[in-house]
Amino acid sequence: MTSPYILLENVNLHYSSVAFKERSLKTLLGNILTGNKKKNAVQDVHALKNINLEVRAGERVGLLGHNGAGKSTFLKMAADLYPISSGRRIIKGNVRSLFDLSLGFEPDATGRENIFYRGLLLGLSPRLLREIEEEVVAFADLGEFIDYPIKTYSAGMQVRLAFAISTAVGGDIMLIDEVIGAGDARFMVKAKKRILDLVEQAKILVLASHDFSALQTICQRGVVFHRGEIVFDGEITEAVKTYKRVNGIGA
Ligand SMILES: Nc1ncnc2c1ncn2[C@@H]1O[C@H](COP(=O)(O)OP(=O)(O)OP(=O)(O)O)[C@@H](O)[C@H]1O
Repeated sequence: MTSPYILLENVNLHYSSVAFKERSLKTLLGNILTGNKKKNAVQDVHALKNINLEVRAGERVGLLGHNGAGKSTFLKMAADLYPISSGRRIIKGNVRSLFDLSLGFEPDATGRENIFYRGLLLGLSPRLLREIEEEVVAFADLGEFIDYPIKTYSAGMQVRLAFAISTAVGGDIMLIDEVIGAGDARFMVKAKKRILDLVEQAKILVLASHDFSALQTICQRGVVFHRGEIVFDGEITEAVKTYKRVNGIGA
């Protein structure tokens, strides 16, 4: 088996304006009433600009950048969720990503049924899902609610279940976007430990975060994004310094 790696050459990614232009009836009526005939000037968003990056087995890479710099887009592109507009993207290895935990629940189905739905979305086989089911149920620790429909859950309970499923199986390449945030204090401690275990097992980690001390503890390499471009790629402490300089933050 070849070692996992990520190779990106001159990658560009645009979000098409067709997908997010305002098309509501209210706006249309508003335009008619106010006589506003101005064409909607919304442009495509050029979210990743000429990205060149190579990540090899054994590397733990932190992504830094201001809000909207392109970190999440980069991770979703690397997970093959978004098509690229141009360039070359080669990803070798089994990718596991931890992004938006709130996505993909079926509200009328029970927690237990949702373990299967989400697991299948994550690419896990029904057989593997049956093997990990009890462990996921135990980690989520929802008591009898596991057999109730998701629509009866609080936000925190949904996060616990989503997290338990999404982190049940690791991969060669882990792509993580600052995930934890909800859940009570006891769950957070468990969740952090579980993420660190996954990171330990992964051969490549790419982690986007605004928490510099976590980045400096976990990663050796740092990549700084600024307005969709990579402006620094090197040692993590240097990356933090560059981020602060580029964004006018005092040391
Ligand atoms: N679904 C989308 N449709 C259109 N534009 C988007 C979409 N998602 C992100 N963008 C735009 O792409 C750019 C990069 O956003 P992205 O979410 O990748 O930033 P980020 O670095 O992850 O920010 P944050 O630190 O706030 O999470 C921004 O200009 C943002 O407005």
